[in-house]
Amino acid sequence: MKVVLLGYMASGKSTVGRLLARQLGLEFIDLDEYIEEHQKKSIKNIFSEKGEIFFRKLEHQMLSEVLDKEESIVLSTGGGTPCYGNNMETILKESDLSVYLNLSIPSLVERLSKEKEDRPLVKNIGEEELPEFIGKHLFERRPYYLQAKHTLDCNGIDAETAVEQIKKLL
Ligand SMILES: Nc1ncnc2c1ncn2[C@@H]1O[C@H](COP(=O)(O)OP(=O)(O)OP(=O)(O)O)[C@@H](O)[C@H]1O
Ligand SMILES: O=C(O)C1=C[C@@H](O)[C@@H](O)[C@H](O)C1
Ligand SMILES: [Mg+2]
Repeated sequence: MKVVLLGYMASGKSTVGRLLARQLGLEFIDLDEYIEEHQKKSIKNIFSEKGEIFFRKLEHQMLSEVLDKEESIVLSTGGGTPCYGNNMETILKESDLSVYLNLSIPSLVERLSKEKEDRPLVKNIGEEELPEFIGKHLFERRPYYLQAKHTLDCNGIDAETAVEQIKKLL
């Protein structure tokens, strides 16, 4: 059994994924953490020292590696994972369930304005520019996210409720 969570930065993939895996008794893999362990470096430092293209190639390679495993897993992807190369195709082919955690722009702005520091793509975006940046970025990315088998509306629900909803899809 392979469950894959996807969605924009700060939509809750890591939080919900960890909780879901614990409740299902499955191994949890967070693709960002997996990459950090492989490189022995934070995502922030990978971006600043090696650049985004290096990161995207590594992300592509690590995604295939993780989905190739025999074991049942819950995989939380990075915010950009489905949007590069044939990653979304791989996710659809290799997973039993894929869920897009959908959150409104205002909610994403609220969460990201508090947690920009470790997220290189938004780190240098000012408070005023954040809604416009996220709006445009989501416009580009949503077509990929929407290819997931299911879309879960995460507005106004806590992580525990999101987990309950995903369990119903299994
Ligand atoms: N359902 C929820 N309700 C309220 N806050 C939440 C919920 N899910 C997650 N959060 C909070 O939102 C923030 C971002 O969550 P998280 O790190 O899980 O997002 P992510 O999708 O993994 O982001 P990234 O793509 O950058 O890795 C955290 O502070 C987390 O505690
Ligand atoms: O949305 C993105 O492109 C990213 C999201 C994070 O999960 C990390 O994978 C990284 O910061 C890039
Ligand atoms: Mg995460």
